[in-house]
Amino acid sequence: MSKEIYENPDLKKERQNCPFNKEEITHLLDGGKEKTIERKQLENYILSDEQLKDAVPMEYLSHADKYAEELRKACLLMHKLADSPAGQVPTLRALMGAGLGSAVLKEGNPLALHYVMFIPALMGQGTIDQQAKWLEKAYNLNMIGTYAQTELGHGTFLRGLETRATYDPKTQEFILESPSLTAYKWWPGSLGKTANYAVVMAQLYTKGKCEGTHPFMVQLRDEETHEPLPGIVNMWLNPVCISSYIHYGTYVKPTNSKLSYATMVFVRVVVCQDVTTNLRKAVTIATRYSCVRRQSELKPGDREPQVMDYQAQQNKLLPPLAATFAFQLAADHLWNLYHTANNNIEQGDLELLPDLHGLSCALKALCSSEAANFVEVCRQSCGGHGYMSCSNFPRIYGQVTAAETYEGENTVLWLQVARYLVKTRKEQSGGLSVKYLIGEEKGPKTVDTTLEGIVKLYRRAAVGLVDVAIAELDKSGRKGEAPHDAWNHAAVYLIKAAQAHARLFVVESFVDSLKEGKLSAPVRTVLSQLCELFIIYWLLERSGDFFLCSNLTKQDLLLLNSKYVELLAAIRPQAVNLVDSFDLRDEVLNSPLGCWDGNVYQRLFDEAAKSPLNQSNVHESFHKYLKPLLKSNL
Ligand SMILES: CCCCCCCC/C=C\CCC/C=C/C(=O)SCCNC(=O)CCNC(=O)[C@H](O)C(C)(C)COP(=O)(O)OP(=O)(O)OC[C@H]1O[C@@H](n2cnc3c(N)ncnc32)[C@H](O)[C@@H]1OP(=O)(O)O
Ligand SMILES: Cc1cc2nc3c(=O)[nH]c(=O)nc-3n(C[C@H](O)[C@H](O)[C@H](O)COP(=O)(O)OP(=O)(O)OC[C@H]3O[C@@H](n4cnc5c(N)ncnc54)[C@H](O)[C@@H]3O)c2cc1C
Repeated sequence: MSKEIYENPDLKKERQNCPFNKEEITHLLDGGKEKTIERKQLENYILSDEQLKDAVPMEYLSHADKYAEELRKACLLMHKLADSPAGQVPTLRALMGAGLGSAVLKEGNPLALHYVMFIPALMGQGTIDQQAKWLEKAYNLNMIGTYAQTELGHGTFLRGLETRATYDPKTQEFILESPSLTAYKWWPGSLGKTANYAVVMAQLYTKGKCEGTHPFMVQLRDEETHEPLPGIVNMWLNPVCISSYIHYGTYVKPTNSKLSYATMVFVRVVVCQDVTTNLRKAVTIATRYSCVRRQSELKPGDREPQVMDYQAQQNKLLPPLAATFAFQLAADHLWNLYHTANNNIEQGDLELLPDLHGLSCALKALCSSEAANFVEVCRQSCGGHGYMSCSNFPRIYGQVTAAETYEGENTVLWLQVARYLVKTRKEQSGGLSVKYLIGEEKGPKTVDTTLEGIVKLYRRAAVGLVDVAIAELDKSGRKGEAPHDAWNHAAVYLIKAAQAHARLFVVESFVDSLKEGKLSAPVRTVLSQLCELFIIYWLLERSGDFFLCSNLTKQDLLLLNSKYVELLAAIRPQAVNLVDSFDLRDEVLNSPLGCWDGNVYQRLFDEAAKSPLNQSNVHESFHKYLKPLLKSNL
């Protein structure tokens, strides 16, 4: 007789009479029905392998054992790559980030940097000959690489990196050296124990002149013994300059010195998708739990309500739910811009490079910071159980907050965005993605609180805040301040302008995608509600920007607040159906709070029982430490 599948009765009720086709949203997020089929096949192929399951929860292993266990599974995954039903590239993409890969490699993938930065650096910066020599070796895993740029003393300021690569014309070799403790490469993933090669960013010196940071291929460890090569600690020999600019002993400047920064741009683009995947996991866990959890008293004398019925809980969870769609659609737009810009750059056309740099900095900073804040709100919305390690919130939060720092610390990236916006506004040229900055934007006299009207307000705020920042810069200039001091003293305004620009891009992506998308009426309705909720939410959160730069009035704000709470109530009934549409398997969520069946309490109990401390009634430490204390009559 088939085993009755348990489904929490509250979740079961939430799923009844869903007014829209969940699979239509699943296909939208996957990029089409075929992609969904491919993803599900791949998930079955990977998650059905018993060798990829953890014998004990990772949190109970030592540091070294965690590393060994993750490396074992990562290597097994690479073996499975060859026979993957989805093909190599889609499989690699799925295994590297917060999605399928995190279901197997819970502490992180020791081989991630090899695929996410080392190979992209070779593809983007290597000459044809260098790619012929190294790409096949890298793809065949005959070498494991990392991307070694950050040093103990420098991560942000690349022009301040201390590692030197001095070209010796006699031997036609580069001598790499770490001249000081602060020059030690620090942070590169896999550098410690896994990688045997690295793309090393170093200051290139030739004929006594520094030509700036360039990428070098360096062998770190013996390919057989894995022992570090001689002198590897503070002296590297025989590196090779990738995309060598040394021709017959003479340095030939690249068409754009920032092309050597291209690998970072790629990762900033993919990080937007990755943090969105993590946010989807957090929202799914918190939403399902909030419909299982019953607590307190809403109506005196009534049964304890589902906590999702509190408006306060809806206010916590529905904006992040809406954000997952907003960030996904914006990340898709950015990915398309990346491909167009990259194809043009390969043809020597660098026109889109500033736009790509500006937008990738903006979205990486916005999506990572907003996702980190939203993940923490999701954790808090689950009370004490959200604090447990097994809830998966600590791990998701750790992964998303890391993205606020790596690949360009967010503040530094915001300032890069501001530099691009000020230049575009002042020069009234370029600015593919910031057309509103070119030419005069006439702000609406009275505020129109329709969707289109609110988007116009976002545009007013974006252009207005750039103008406020420029006015600050000009004011400092008139006081005789040097440009670098004026820039530093306008930083608060510059960052606000950059953030307003990033929000406008996300809002326009969401609205435009709904206009262009071939959606059924029910799906369009629920996504339009989410879109309106999200853009009003952000406006209310940043109302100061809009008061400063538009004719928004107190009455408008009160009207928008009312609209916001109406939308909370309208979307509440579909919250579980919307997160079900993400189609995130329990293994990917990896949380007893978020399982599809809602069997939360039994799963929490089962997880607790796995703790080594729960394998005996009295831990040995009692006899060693506590009992003597109890007897000591202090
Ligand atoms: C495949 C799917 C899987 C998904 C997996 C995702 C999970 C990810 C897993 C692991 C990855 C994480 C591992 C982390 C790796 C790292 O952290 S690598 C190290 C990252 N480090 C940085 O990002 C350093 C940040 N600092 C900088 O980028 C630069 O120092 C700077 C802040 C940009 C300043 O550089 P610089 O001082 O040289 O330049 P400026 O004087 O400020 O500007 C000069 C002009 O250059 C333009 N510029 C700057 N950068 C770029 C660029 N990247 N591209 C194009 N143009 C650039 C700038 O706009 C100025 O132009 P202007 O003169 O016209 O105004
Ligand atoms: C999980 C993780 C993985 C990583 N993986 C890698 C890797 O694989 N390879 C690699 O090379 N690196 C890696 N890094 C390093 C990462 O790229 C750097 O930490 C990052 O670029 C930030 O640089 P920093 O640490 O020097 O911070 P700092 O720049 O020293 O930041 C400290 C403070 O100074 C502020 N600040 C700095 N410059 C300015 C400015 N111009 N204006 C205003 N404020 C400023 C920052 O905003 C910040 O508040 C990783 C980091 C993490 C956390």
